[in-house]
Amino acid sequence: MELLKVSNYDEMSERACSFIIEKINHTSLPVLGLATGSTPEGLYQHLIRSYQNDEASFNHVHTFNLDEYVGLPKADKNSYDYYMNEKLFKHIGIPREQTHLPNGNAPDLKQEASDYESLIQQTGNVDIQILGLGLNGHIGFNEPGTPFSSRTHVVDLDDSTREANARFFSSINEVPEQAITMGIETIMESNEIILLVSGESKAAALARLMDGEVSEDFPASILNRHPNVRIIADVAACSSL
Ligand SMILES: O=P(O)(O)OC[C@H]1O[C@](O)(CO)[C@@H](O)[C@@H]1O
Repeated sequence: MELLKVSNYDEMSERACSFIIEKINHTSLPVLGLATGSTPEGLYQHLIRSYQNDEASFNHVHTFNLDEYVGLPKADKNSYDYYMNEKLFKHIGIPREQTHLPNGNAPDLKQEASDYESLIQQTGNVDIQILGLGLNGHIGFNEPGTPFSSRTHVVDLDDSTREANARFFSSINEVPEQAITMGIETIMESNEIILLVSGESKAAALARLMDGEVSEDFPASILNRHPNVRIIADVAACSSL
């Protein structure tokens, strides 16, 4: 893993944007793995700016999001479908049929998870997977204890994750109890991973990741075994290293 220490959130976002633009400008059919949450919002703003400045086109790009809540209508402002459309897709001219998220409203969720996994496999490897880091070490919605061999699946969200995400909802009771997420093995098959980490609240999680011990109790620790991981972290997130 390569750690790129930057001064602040904006620099983290800008650096990540440059890596992505470089990739999509030099790949004929690039596949991006995308994340939600607060962390990648700045990256998406930079990507939009690059598109507006004619530095990048997204016509030929395919995307797969890591996860989606179960049971939120797509039009709900907390669904990840809504998030991606509002914060990125509708601003960059990407054909919407080339963007993919798991359907958290599918009648058969297990089947949906398996179909999503198959679609990723058919499209080919994800070229760059963007990840955020959960306070408990989750990546995607793979909570502590998830087998490293997992593929896209339905998960019961940890109370700590529901609490962390309650800030986006009117109360914790509104936060869904389940989600569909790419599995850890699915994520590990990406050619390249960029993990974004910002703020002091993530310092302990980043320190645990960097200490090198690989354990299913801390899902992100598996990244120590991936051959091509770049961590872009700001000074505050690096404060416990
Ligand atoms: O970026 P945040 O909001 O701190 O969240 C960390 C991670 O947790 C999630 O919100 C849940 O998967 C991810 O989308 C994100 O990468």
